Amino acid sequence: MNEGTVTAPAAVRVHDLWKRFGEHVAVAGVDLELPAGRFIGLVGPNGAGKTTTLSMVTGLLRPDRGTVEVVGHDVWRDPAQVKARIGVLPEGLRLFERLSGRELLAYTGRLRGLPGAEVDKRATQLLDVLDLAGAQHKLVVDYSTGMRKKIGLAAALLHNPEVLFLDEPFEGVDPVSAQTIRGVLERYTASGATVVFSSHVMELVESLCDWVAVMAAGRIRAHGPLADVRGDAPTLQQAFLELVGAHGRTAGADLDWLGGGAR
Ligand SMILES: Nc1ncnc2c1ncn2[C@@H]1O[C@H](COP(=O)(O)OP(=O)(O)OP(=O)(O)O)[C@@H](O)[C@H]1O
Repeated sequence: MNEGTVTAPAAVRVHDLWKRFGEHVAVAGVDLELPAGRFIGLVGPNGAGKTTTLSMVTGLLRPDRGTVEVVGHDVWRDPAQVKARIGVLPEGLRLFERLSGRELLAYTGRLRGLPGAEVDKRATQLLDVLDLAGAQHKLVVDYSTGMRKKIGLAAALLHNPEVLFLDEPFEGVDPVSAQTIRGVLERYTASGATVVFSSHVMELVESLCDWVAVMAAGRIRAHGPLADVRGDAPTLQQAFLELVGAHGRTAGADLDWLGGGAR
């Protein structure tokens, strides 16, 4: 970088990140710099290594090699500093099922060191905005998939983190709840915070994100502002298919027995 160049501070810096499961290399030397204040999408096909990467970036899974810095702090040398500044909605979120939604937020807020009155105030507002006020006294075990995502999001936002990591936040969520979640996230990034979310739904990423990283087979294939990654392709989906080398693959061409009523 030239001296004197003014660049936005990075929210996340990943250098030479690797993770192997047995013989399988899930993450194969990822280098990534994610700018602060953006709505960032990490996209890639099933098994690309998105969840594994996000788990290492958020301190949930120890890398075999490489470094991760979040808002200037090393995730593995300085975990408390990082965890105070991030919110995480992991895939397959585990929640305390025998608490009500309201109790879950109260517990999370106290764990985060917030004063009780502040937790109450924020919980009330979040439950309201996320359309969960009517279900706040219901046990989490009785929540639907979409409600679980929303209470998980509320818990991840309660301490007003600088960076929010979401693994497939819209999976299994109905369109109305998705719109609600989207509104909350847009408002959050408009205030200067950073959202990093993973998805394999290109249309969603294209409509939400202003910055994307494309991952396939454990590597980053392209990253940058959405318009740059899309390039001349009409859609992100098209650009993505070309990047991961799936362009022109004839889906189902060999399944000549399928359909048509023949046995
Ligand atoms: N704990 C584990 N043990 C063994 N293999 C794993 C483990 N976690 C992930 N993998 C493998 O690592 C690869 C990357 O998985 P990962 O879940 O990171 O992909 P992903 O991009 O998030 O996929 P999806 O979009 O389907 O969730 C896959 O081949 C997966 O089978």
